Amino acid sequence: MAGIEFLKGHGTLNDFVLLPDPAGSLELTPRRVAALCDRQRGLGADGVLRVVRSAALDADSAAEWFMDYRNADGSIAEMCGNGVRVFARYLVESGLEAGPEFAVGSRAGDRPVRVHDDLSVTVGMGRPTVTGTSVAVVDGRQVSGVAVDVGNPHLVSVLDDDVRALDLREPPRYDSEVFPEGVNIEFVNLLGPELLRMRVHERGVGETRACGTGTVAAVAATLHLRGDDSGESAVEIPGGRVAVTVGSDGGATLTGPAVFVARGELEGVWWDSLT
Ligand SMILES: N[C@@H](CCC[C@H](N)C(=O)O)C(=O)O
Repeated sequence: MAGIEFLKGHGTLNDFVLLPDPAGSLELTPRRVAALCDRQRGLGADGVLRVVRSAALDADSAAEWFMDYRNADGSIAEMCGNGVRVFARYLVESGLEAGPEFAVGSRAGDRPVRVHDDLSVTVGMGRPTVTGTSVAVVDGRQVSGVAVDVGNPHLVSVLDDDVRALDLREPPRYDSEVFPEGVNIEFVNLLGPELLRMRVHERGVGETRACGTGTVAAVAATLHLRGDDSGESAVEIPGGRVAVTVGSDGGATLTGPAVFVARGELEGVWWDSLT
């Protein structure tokens, strides 16, 4: 195969390889995704964002463009809040969308986006839903948490001690009866009424410097714990800061940066050697 166009970008240091593939002709196998995301064998990233027309995938979406998101281990996930900002900026800068407001298709549903003049992006994240409580074992101790569905599954644990000290090198253990498809786990400190600190261990990736859906889950969980239906909060993650709102209708928005760092061509011979 000839070389394959790629871009590398990140949203608050949650990094992605973008593969423009309007007609859906790339055979994006789990092995290829894992190799691309490997920081020694490939380009290195937390995930892959394939830019494909919804019609080419026969996706259940009214949006013209569909974010086909894959985790670094090759698994498929429903939604990526940091990825969708990078995806939206790409669509505008490449002229595929006129902007500044349009919708992006995802497996969690269509997501309205607005690309701002400063190139930050606001995404309508749907309605985060608290589905119950559960526990996780992390860094040698059991913690309790709030389960939140943001299109993908999350368990949010609010801790009194500083989350920056947690050892997340080992994946936290969780109840697979509650989360049969796996779960993203957020550890949160309340720094003020409208400020959270968060670290995350992502399903299919490991610890990442940020998780957009995770920040929405964290704000929804903390609002729930204090008995509020709506509110807003900044969330500090190792990769920066984002802003989350939950409106009176239950709908959430996420605002944060979208950054491109490189573009180029994957070697066709390398791609062909992986199936
Ligand atoms: N980093 C993402 C979430 C990516 C998907 C997640 N790992 C999952 O498997 O659900 C974000 O910014 O939301």
